[in-house]
Amino acid sequence: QTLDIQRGATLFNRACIGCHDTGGNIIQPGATLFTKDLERNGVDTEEEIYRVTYFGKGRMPGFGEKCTPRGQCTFGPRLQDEEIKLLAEFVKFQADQGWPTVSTD
Ligand code: HEM
Repeated sequence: QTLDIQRGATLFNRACIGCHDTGGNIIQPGATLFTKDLERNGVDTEEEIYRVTYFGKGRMPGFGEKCTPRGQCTFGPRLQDEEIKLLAEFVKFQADQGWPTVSTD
């Protein structure tokens, strides 16, 4: 469990932190990764977090290997399904805790 959170944090720092540093959202301030916003936006379950991360939403690109349509997906490297699962677990866990700092070294 602790190890999965570490792996989730490492992935998050690689793929998500550019827009979601410390659980925020630099592009859309009403769509942070804090529970208050996740609940209001209907993204407060691991399943929904997985879906948004896989297919993207609005101005967020999707990272899934089979993400479509292409214009909604990242132009960079895609993530494996298992990596997106870890990220969904990590984001939910962090939201439940109020986004404490996780050391990844
Ligand atoms: C794999 C890494 C990422 C994860 C796990 C992730 C996760 C999420 C989640 C769970 C939401 C829903 C938040 C809410 O509605 O309160 C969200 C929304 C959003 N994210 Fe990300 N994100 C990632 C990467 C990015 C990146 C790199 C960008 C910027 C290029 C970005 C931009 C956005 C935007 C603009 C929204 C709002 C979408 C909307 O509601 O229309 N995200 N993200």
